[in-house]
Amino acid sequence: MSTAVQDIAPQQEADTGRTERLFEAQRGRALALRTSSAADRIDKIKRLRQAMFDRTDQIYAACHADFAKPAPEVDITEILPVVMEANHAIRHLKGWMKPERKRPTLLMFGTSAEVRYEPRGVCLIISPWNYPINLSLGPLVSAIAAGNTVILKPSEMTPHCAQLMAEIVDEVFDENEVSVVQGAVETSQHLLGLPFDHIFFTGSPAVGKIVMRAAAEHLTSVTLELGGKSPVIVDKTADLDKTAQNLVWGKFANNGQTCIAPDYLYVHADVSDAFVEAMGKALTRLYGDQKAMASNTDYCRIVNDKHHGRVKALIDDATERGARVSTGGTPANEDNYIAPTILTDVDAQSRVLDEEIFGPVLPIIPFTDTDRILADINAKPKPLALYVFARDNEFIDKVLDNTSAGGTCVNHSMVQFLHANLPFGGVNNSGIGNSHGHYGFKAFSHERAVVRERFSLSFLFLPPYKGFTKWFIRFAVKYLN
Ligand SMILES: NC(=O)c1ccc[n+]([C@@H]2O[C@H](COP(=O)([O-])OP(=O)(O)OC[C@H]3O[C@@H](n4cnc5c(N)ncnc54)[C@H](O)[C@@H]3O)[C@@H](O)[C@H]2O)c1
Repeated sequence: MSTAVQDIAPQQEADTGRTERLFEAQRGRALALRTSSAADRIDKIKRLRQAMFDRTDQIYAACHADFAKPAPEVDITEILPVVMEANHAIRHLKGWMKPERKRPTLLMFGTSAEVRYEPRGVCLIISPWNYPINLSLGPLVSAIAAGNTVILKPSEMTPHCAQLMAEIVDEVFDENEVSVVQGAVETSQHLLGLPFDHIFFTGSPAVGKIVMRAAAEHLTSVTLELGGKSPVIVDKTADLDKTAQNLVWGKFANNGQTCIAPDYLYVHADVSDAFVEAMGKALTRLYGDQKAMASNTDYCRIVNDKHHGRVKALIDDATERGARVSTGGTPANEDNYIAPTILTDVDAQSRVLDEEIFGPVLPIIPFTDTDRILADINAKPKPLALYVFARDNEFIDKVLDNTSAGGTCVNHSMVQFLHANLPFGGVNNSGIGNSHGHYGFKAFSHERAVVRERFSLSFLFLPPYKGFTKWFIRFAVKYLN
């Protein structure tokens, strides 16, 4: 076994010949896997889970080498979600795989019917850098549970994690069943040219569109787990200290580089000063004072120079337009550090209110008119997450009834990702389709409708269309449906 901490050279593009050979070999294997048993699939998932346990230290090291992610955060947000996904599938797979019997409608009287969950075939998983292990191996569990073969293309921006996953997959699977293909945009585009049976993509809406266009060429089905700007609404009835604590964790874990991170926040004007103060206190409680934060190993880093520069430019743009830095706002030149930053008095034209922030910056906007902020939210593309903090249930219902989002947490943030019985996915610009648990299994399965003829009345519809037949067809149109 190699160690994950050694320096890894910038990602090379994959050998296209090898990729095509793998794809062809997986096609053959996918046919054989159509009848694989639950026990077979569970065995593979258990081996993957065990490999993660065996290499936990290497996972910590790889995540640290890629973006200084603290080990406990790796446990909660990289390892735990995959282990949960695996355990949930192991527990429920037999039930999920069972054909679902369907009662006949009146018209279909005399038939029996079922939905069979068949593997889609050869699947492509393309993953992002921000939760490199979780968002690669989590969908992989669902794909295996559903009986598919998989080519996994991790992000080139977290090369230590990509290399480690290649080693894990190589150790656990036959490459004709699951393999990792490493590379950057060119590799991804080459893979997208192949006629996969399903593509599961996690990344930005911009690249999601490229993936969907490529999939259209082969009419390949897609699951798109995308991003965008996830709003937060804090009502005047909210418990401000608890709200601040939950938001500081949701916003600044992983350095704000989370698809469902709170992106911008509306707080009722009556409590806005008290809330900003509560946020400052919660930050100090979780990460120490401004000086301590910079060396606090519980606080992760921006993934690379390019993104560091991008987030810094967002802060600069906002402050040049008059925003006040309530806390933070101090990007360091080295180490890709940016202190947790809270901005107030933000001009509506600021880039920070337009682009997905994907970093440790939270603009806070006071409001008095709920209808106005709901209209503002609805004027933007539908978000992946929307968070509402309030004690007033009528307020909460008003927000839920009058907005759309992939998912919502009431009085918390981010934890919707950890609920194995809920679908995880976006809506329109923030995604298409779902992942996690049973929903993940279904994303990687084709729901095949099967009707078996027994003694149906369909012979009564046959021509010649006269007399009783004509009368019966009219009768069926009116009453047998
Ligand atoms: N919905 C979710 O579950 C979820 C989870 C994490 C991140 N995200 C989103 O992902 C984005 C951040 O991740 P990212 O920067 O790695 O995303 P990205 O879209 O830049 O890259 C994702 C993957 O696509 C590949 N890729 C990049 N450009 C490509 C191109 N032109 N053609 C083909 N493939 C290409 C990359 O190599 C990478 O593997 C954010 O928008 C975030 O909200 C969504």
